[in-house]
Amino acid sequence: MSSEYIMAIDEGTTSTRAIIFDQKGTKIADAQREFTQHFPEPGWVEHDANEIWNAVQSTIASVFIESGIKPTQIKGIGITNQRETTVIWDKKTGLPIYNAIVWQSRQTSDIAAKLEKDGYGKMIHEKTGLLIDPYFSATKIRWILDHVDGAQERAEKGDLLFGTIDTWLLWKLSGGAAHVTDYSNASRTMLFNIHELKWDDDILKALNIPKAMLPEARPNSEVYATTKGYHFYGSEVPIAGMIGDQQAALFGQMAFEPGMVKNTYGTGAFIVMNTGEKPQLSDNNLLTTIGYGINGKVYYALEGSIFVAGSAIQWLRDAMHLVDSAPESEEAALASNDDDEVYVVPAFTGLGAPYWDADARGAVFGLTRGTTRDDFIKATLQSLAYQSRDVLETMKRDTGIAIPTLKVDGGAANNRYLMQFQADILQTPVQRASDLETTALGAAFLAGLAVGYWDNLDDIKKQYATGATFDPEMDPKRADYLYEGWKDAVSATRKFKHKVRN
Ligand SMILES: Nc1ncnc2c1ncn2[C@@H]1O[C@H](COP(=O)(O)OP(=O)(O)O)[C@@H](O)[C@H]1O
Ligand SMILES: O=P(O)(O)OC[C@H](O)CO
Repeated sequence: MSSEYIMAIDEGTTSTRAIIFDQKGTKIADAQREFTQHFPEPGWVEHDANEIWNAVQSTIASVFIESGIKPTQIKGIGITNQRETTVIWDKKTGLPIYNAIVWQSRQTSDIAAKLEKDGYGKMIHEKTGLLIDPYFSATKIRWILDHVDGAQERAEKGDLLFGTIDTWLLWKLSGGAAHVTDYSNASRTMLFNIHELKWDDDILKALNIPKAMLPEARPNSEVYATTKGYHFYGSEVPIAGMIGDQQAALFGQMAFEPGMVKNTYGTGAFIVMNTGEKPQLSDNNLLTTIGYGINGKVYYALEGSIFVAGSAIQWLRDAMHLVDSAPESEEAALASNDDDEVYVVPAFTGLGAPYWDADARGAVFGLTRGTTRDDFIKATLQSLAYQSRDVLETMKRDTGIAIPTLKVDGGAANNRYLMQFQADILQTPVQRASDLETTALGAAFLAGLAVGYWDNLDDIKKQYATGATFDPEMDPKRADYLYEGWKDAVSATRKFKHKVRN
């Protein structure tokens, strides 16, 4: 057994994990911890950044204790994270000045709407590859600076620091030595010029965000700092990879060639296509983003972001009490006798790609006196597959590239009913990764490449192993018929703007 390892810290929207991999890319040990979701007002989602940091420390301690592996055996650490989520903290005390505003949160819709109204849409799209939306960090920074007394002034003086979760964890792990982000996370702030690879002065000015609070943006595979303090029991382990979780999954799925696509079904679902070394702007409301920067090159990607995927299953569990656990949804869907005519549109925090409708809210269609719990659960699972077809159809239209196979991963990809329905509704084979921790593996690969644990991409390509493949079994006409029903449901959902109209 190898005695040297790489650790990945995968800080997701609902839980954080510490995973140790060996040189074959095999998971040797892992520890996971959930943390609190705060919903202070309808449509708002916040996290306590200190609770996240505590959860990260506790998973690191657990993974060492449970595996018996020592910190000195860890050659490098890769961080991967829920993107866009925004933390602002005091440089001296290290304390956040407000909760982290989570990517899903809609509390900054007014700021986004004003930017749009003031005519910044085209400029922001051209420079950042993004569409103006409360999803990205920029409006969240503005909101915190507006709502915490004296924050603007302190930020201007350089007393406050901004970071996405990668930056926050790096700063904490390095004992405050490094205030750095990576290109993939920077490209989700709506403040980063993805062509010039630098913070954009025009956008900073439009939002009155002081440059002094921004981290330095760097490529994805290099030593940013070493661990300091008790987290690694005094060992100075290099933190050598950082990457947003969706780009990490692209890398972990080894989608290195242009045209390769993956879908990760986590809290949200994110479909990402590698488009190579030139950024390609979308005409159809997809996002252009930085995939990863390595060996002096930057690879771009097109992305369709679906805001609610696995979190709809959590909603079935925690709010509707229809299941006791997420996996139970599979049995329920298989037990449903409904003719697939109930539709759940889980627009709990608006709709992402390709609609970008921040004001939409969830709806259910097609209920009859005979509709059962099982039917309702099945329709909720199906909504993940329908939303993915929305994005993949858009991606095909945008790029002209046919997608022969969809590579999938993420927690909800465990659900065999969902994977089969996805293959059916797309009429495309769905290929599941052999280990669904692809996101963590992507971050581990980037860290391992930086410290010479792996030599090059060919070295890591050898580790690739696919899991199950789901081939379409549904008649194509039926798939189209059901999908038409979904489109009707989305269109009706978007007409219902009761709260907004009042
Ligand atoms: N068997 C399952 N069927 C459906 N959904 C599932 C299943 N297992 C996990 N999930 C969903 O997947 C999500 C967790 O996936 P994960 O990749 O860990 O997400 P994240 O990185 O966003 O925290 C949860 O929202 C959960 O409801
Ligand atoms: O926590 P996940 O895996 O759903 O990913 C969140 C995304 O990074 C948000 O853009």
